[in-house]
Parts: sequence; C-alpha cells; structure tokens
Amino acid sequence: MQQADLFDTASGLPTGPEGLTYRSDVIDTATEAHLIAAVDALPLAPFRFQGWLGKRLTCSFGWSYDFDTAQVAAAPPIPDWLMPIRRKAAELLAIGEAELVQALLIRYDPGAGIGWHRDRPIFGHVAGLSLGAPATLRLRRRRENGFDRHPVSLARRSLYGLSGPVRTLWEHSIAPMEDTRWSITFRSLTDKGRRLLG
Ligand SMILES: O=C(O)CCC(=O)C(=O)O
Ligand SMILES: [Fe+2]
Repeated sequence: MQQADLFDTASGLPTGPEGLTYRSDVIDTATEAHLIAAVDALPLAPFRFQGWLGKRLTCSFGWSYDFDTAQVAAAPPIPDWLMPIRRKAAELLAIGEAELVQALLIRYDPGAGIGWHRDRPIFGHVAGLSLGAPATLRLRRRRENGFDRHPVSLARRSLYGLSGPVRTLWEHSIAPMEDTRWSITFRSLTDKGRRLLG
C-alpha cells in the first residue's frame, strides 16, 4: 500500500494527512464551561435522521447545513460571543476570520456520533473546537485495496483544522460518544459555494 504521504521522508515519522492541523489548549477551562452553557442555551434541534446518529443536536449560524441533508439555507448571523473562537479558528487555518462565514454547533449526547462523510463541496476550510468529553476524529481515504486511516485524538479545548487534501480527499467521522461532547465548527466557502450562495 502506498502511504508515503503519511510519513516524513527524512525522519520516517508519521506526519498525518496533508492539510491537517491541530492545536491544544486554545481556551481555558472557565471559557470552556461558559461556551458549553452558551451552546446548551441555544435552540439545539435534533438532526431529523431516524437512527443511531439521531442523538446529535445542532444549531447553525451564517448558513445552515447538515452533512446528509441536501439543504443549505441562510441562518442567523454568527453571534458576537463566537467571534473570539472564530478568530482562533482562522489563525489555525491561516486565513482571514471573515472568510469563516458558517458556524455549526453540535452536542453529542451519549450514543451520538457522526458517520463517514466529507463536508459539502460549497464549504472550504473547516476548523473545529472540542468541548467536554475527548473524542477521536477518524480519518480515512479510499485506496485501491481498502483505506488509509489516520485517527486524531481531539482533547477538550483543542482546535483541529481541515484544509487541502485532508478536507477534499479524506472522509471523517466520530464514533458514538460515551460522554457528552460539544463541538463548534467554522467553515469558509469555496468558489463554488460563493457562486451558489452569493
Ligand atoms: O464535531 C465535530 O468536530 C465534527 C463535525 C462534522 O464533521 C460536521 O458537522 O461536518
Ligand atoms: Fe464534517
């Protein structure tokens, strides 16, 4: 199996898929508690899908989006209290913060996860802050004979970024949680997204 891009050629150490970034401890514990309370105070709606993933609760700003509905619609503007997080997300992605026009807030209660998917192609860069229980972001890319896989441990209060190949060629998923996790993800639009949504 060809896995050259998963390893640094000089050191032989794994580097992970290109475009994957990660930063731990981007907020303190008081801010984490404040954000969790703020997310829980939102009108979180159960994802309409009937099944084991249905326990995921979401709220969107900028544009509403859920990975396996075909619908994208205008949503309320991103509130001020999310702006410091958006700034950190933009820093990690090395883009301007105004590019992150969409925010998706999710609560995964025990038993809730998110199945294998790539985010919709109208969206470009993705960055996500993890709150509450730690999780594993599972990454996979189809090969001729199976998959390359790269699990990423998401500590609470950490931020991950997905750009380039890990965003466009790799799928991601999160296994059903045992304890509650919240995530705050931000997305930019691709050229295609800008054409479609203006
Ligand atoms: O909760 C997360 O960090 C990932 C969410 C996700 O993959 C999505 O909403 O597209
Ligand atoms: Fe996703």
